[in-house]
Order: sequence, then C-alpha cells, then structure tokens
Amino acid sequence: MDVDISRSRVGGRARAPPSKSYTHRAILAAGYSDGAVVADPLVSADTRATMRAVEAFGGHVDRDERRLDVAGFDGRPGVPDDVIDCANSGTTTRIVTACAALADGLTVLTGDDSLRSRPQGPLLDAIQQLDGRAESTRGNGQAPLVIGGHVDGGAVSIPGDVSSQYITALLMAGAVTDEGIDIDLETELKSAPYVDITLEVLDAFGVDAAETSDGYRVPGGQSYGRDEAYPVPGDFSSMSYLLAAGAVAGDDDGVVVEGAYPSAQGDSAIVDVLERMGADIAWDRDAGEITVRRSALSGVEVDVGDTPDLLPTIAVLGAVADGDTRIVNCEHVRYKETDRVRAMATELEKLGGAVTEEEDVLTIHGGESDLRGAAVAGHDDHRIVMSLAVAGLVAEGTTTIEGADHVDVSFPGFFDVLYDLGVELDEHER
Ligand SMILES: O=C(O)C1=C[C@@H](OP(=O)(O)O)[C@@H](O)[C@H](O)C1
Ligand SMILES: C=C(OP(=O)(O)O)C(=O)O
Repeated sequence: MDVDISRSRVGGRARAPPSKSYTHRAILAAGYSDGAVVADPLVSADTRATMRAVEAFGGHVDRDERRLDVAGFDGRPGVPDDVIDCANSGTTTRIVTACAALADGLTVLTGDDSLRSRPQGPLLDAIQQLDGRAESTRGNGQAPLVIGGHVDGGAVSIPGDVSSQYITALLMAGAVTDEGIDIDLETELKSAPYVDITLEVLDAFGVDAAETSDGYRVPGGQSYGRDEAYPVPGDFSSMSYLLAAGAVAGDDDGVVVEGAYPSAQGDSAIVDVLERMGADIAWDRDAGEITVRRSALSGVEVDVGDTPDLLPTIAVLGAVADGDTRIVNCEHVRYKETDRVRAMATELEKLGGAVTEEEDVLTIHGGESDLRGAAVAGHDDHRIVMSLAVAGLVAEGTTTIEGADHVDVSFPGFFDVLYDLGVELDEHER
C-alpha cells in the first residue's frame, strides 16, 4: 500500500498506542511465569511475533480487546514443533534466542529479509560462552539461527554498542538459569534506557536484576510471577510522530497527545528535543497529556546514543527547522530494520532537503521552504514511513510514501490517527 499526503494543518486529541518495548517484555515475562495478564498491550505485527514464540515454547496467549491472558511455560521452554518466524522484529529475535538456549533441544529462528540482515553475532557468541549451541545457518552472524541448550548460566563478555537487546535477552533468560548470568560490557552501552525498561518489567514480575560496575547481573533460580494484570504504558517513540506533526503543522489549538505518563522510556526525550528547537510544547505528567502547537523551529544538536528510534523523527524536524540540526552518536541506528541514517538522508534529499551524512553523524541543513512533495521510499521500515508522513505535512504539494502498510509493525492505525487530526491523505494500492 502507498499513501499520498498533502500539505495539511493538524489539530485535536490523539491517544498514543501502547509501548512496543514494554509489551514484548511483558508477554515474554508472562511466558516465563506460570501465567499472567498483560493489560492494554500493543497488538501489532512485532508483538504478535513474540506471542507466537511464547506459544511455540509451550505457552498460550488468549487475546481480547484490552488484554492478553498468557498461560506461561513456567521457566522451562519446550522445544518448538516448528521454526519460529520473528517476522520484522529485532526485539523478538533477541529475547527469544536467549530463551531458546534454555530448552533441551534445538530451536530455529528466522524472519523477513530485513530481519535476516541484522546482527546477531554478539548474542550467539554470548550463548556459546555459556556452553549453549548458537549458530547462524549462513555463518554470517545473521538469522536463520539454530539455538540449543540448555545453558545453566555463568559469565559472558559482550559488546554494548551493537544492540542493547542482547543484554535484555540475557537478563530475562538468566533469571531462570541455575547460576544466573553476569554480563561484562566490553564497550559503552548504546540504547541503555531499553535495559532500564527491562529491569522495570523484571521487577514488576518479581525478578531481581541490577546494574554492576562492569555491566549487569541477574541471579539464577528465580521465578517470574505476577498476580495483578501488568499495565503497558503509552509509547513515546510512536508519540514522537504525533508531537512532530503538531510542532510543524499544528493549528492554533494544536495537538494533544494522551497516554503520555512518565516511564523508563528514553524516547520521552522527544519532548526536550522539541522544546530545545523552540516548539510550543507542554507536558502535564500527572494528566499524561502533551500539548504542542506549531511554532518556528531552529536546528539543534541531538545525541541519539540512548534514543536511536528518534532519529527519523528528528531528521524531519531538522529539515523543517531553520539552520543545521546535527544528529550525533548515530552509528547504531544503521543496524535497524534498514540503515536509517542512509534512508533518511536519501529520502529527505528527494523532498528537496539538504543533508550531510557521516558514519556517526547526520546533519540536516534545514529550512521549510525547501521541502516539496515527491515519491519517497518507505524502505519497508515503519519509522521511515511515519517520519516521512510528517514531512509530507509541510512539503509543497503531495508526497507519496511507498510501502506505507509497514506502520503495522509498531503503530497500526497510524494513518487513521493522522486523518482524524485533519490530514488530507489517500491510501491506495500501487
Ligand atoms: O529493547 C527494545 O525494546 C528496543 C531497543 C532498541 O534497539 P537496540 O538496543 O538494538 O538499539 C530500539 O531501537 C528498538 O526499537 C527497541
Ligand atoms: C528497531 C526497532 O525494533 P526492533 O529492533 O524490535 O526490530 C524499532 O521499533 O524501531
């Protein structure tokens, strides 16, 4: 599906979808338990992949409108009957890989073209350090993966600058090993707030784990459990598109985003970035509401070491702002569904933007008057699609985004929300 977006003004209230990161963790934590309920989950293509994996290990997920009732496998994943299809989800692949290393047999994991090009090598290496079997079928550190257990825990040394999801995966699995897992980080940790989310969810399921001077440690012999339903908070990465839309195209009343309560999500930094750029934005943390109105934006420098998923949104804001926006510390953003540094540079140039791309820095030489509608590629990547939709709100004429259906990965209904906010758009087959 493609979508045509015309220059538009936006206004009104919109609710952020539930957090993808919290939902993945809550589903698997419930899977590790003997059963638990996840309230207000994100049901999207990525989180459905994690549900499938829990079922492959012997759990069961019952879905109704507002909750997931998960029957768990109680710390002992069974050997799956079939290959696990992780589809487009990096998080699923990593957390399921470590879980598979607990089973008394082999698990095969695969996914779509994008997923099968993403790096898994450091996690495979960590599982081998724990005496598990962990192989890439093509020997290139990418899926398809063959994982076998079962590991009893121990010490691992792993780089922190490729993906924090390896740490999340080892912490979640380590709790139900005999010995626990000690993680020694060989480099600085990128995307660190995502490990904070993991620690928060582990704690909510009664599992201890903590940061150490060298990395992280999770003691073994623990059980996951939770009596009350686990409530998933709103997703700040998803909110970033709605907030950016309000900042570049909001009407006098502006856009109010609901469901914005403080949590461990590093991507709530989008509020600070918008403020620094000069946006008229206010966050009522008690009410969980962020209000943003259109205002003149100026370029800033943003370090995305902790917040890689904000890069596409900030790149578009930079294209609209006056002056240069420098997005620094972004090399790890190249290891996502696509190389997002390259993708944003390429697509903003098609819209008339001026961009300088370096390995670890993306500089956008801004100015709204430069943007004009064009056909742009979504790179089969939900965040590229959603950020380009925001650019389409200010670009002169019509912007056509190819592959717009990929929003289903993290924000199903994204275009309905934009339409309700007043965006002129047309979804159609190519
Ligand atoms: O753990 C998570 O939920 C995520 C961690 C981040 O990935 P990396 O740790 O690979 O940077 C982020 O980009 C991804 O969207 C979600
Ligand atoms: C990179 C992302 O997710 P994952 O790593 O789970 O594919 C994302 O949602 O932007």
